[in-house]
Amino acid sequence: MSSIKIECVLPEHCRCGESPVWEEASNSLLFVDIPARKVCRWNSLTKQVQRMTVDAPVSSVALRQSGGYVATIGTKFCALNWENQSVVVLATVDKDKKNNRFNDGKVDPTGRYFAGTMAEETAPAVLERRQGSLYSLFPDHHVEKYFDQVDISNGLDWSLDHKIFYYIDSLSYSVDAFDYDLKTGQIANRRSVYKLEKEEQIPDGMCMDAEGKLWVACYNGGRVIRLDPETGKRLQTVKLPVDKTTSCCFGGKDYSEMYVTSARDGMDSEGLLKQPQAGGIFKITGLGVKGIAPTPYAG
Ligand SMILES: O=C(O)[C@H](O)[C@@H](O)[C@H](O)[C@H](O)CO
Ligand SMILES: [Zn+2]
Repeated sequence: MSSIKIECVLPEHCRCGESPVWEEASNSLLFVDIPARKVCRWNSLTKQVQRMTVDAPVSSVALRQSGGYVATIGTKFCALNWENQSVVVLATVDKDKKNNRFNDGKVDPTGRYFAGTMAEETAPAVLERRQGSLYSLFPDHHVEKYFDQVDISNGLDWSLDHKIFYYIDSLSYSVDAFDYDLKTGQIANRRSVYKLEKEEQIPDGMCMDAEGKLWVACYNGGRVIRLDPETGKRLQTVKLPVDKTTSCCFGGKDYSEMYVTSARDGMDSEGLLKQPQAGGIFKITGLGVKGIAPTPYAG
C-alpha cells in the first residue's frame, strides 16, 4: 500500500545540482549547482529561489551555528554571508593539486564539516583517478586529512548512534563504513556495506533516515535506494523521472519529505527532450519514514 508521490518542485535546470540541505528556520532547501558556481535557497512556502554566485565550482553547502552558511568552493572551506553575499575563506586544501576541487560535504553530529576532493572532470565521471582526499574542518578552523587516493569523493553521513561514518567514493561502486570516534573525529576500519548493482549505476550523494537506514542517490540510475547498512541489503527502490539523480536529504514538516537534486550536464539534446526536468529539484512524499535534522557547522 504505497502512496509515494514524486513531484518536480523546482524546474531549476541545474547543470549539476547537489548537496540538498533543509533549513528548518526558513522552511527552505539549500542546494548548489556545482559548475554553475551557484548556491541556491528555495523557500518551500513562497516557492521563491534566491541564488548566490561564487567565483569557483561550489560543491556543498551546510548550515552554520553562528549564522549564515559554510560551503566548499574550489579547494576552499568557506563561510558565506547570505545577507551581503560575501565569502570568507576558512581553510584551503590540495594546494599542490591545481586541477582538484572539493566535491560533496556534510557536517558531522558535533559540528565538524567533512568534505572530500576530486580531480576536475572532463565529462561526468571522466577524470584523472586517485587525486582526491577526504578532509574535515574542525570548529577551530584547523583541517584534518583522513586518506587520499580517492576517485570521486561523494556521499557521506553518520549512524544514529554516531559510531559509524558512511562514505562513498563513486567509482568504487560501493557504500563504505568506518568506525567513527565522535570525540576525536577519527575514522578506522574501512569496509564495504553495499555494492551497487549494474542498473543502479554510480553511487552519488546519500543521507541517513530516522530508522538508521541509508538513502543513496544513483547517478545515471534515476533512483534513490534505501539500504540497511547492518545487513547490506537493499530495502527499497524509488525511481525518478530523470536519470541523473545526484543527492538526497529529508526536509519539510518533521523531515517527512525527501528532496532529490539532479543534473543535466552530460545529456545530449535527445536525452534532454525525453527528460525536460533534468536538473530540477524533486520532492518525494509518502515514504513513511522521516529524516533527521542536519547539524550546523560549529565554527
Ligand atoms: O556531484 C558530484 O558528485 C560530481 O561532481 C558529479 O560530477 C557527478 O555526480 C559524478 O560525475 C557522478 O559520479
Ligand atoms: Zn555528488
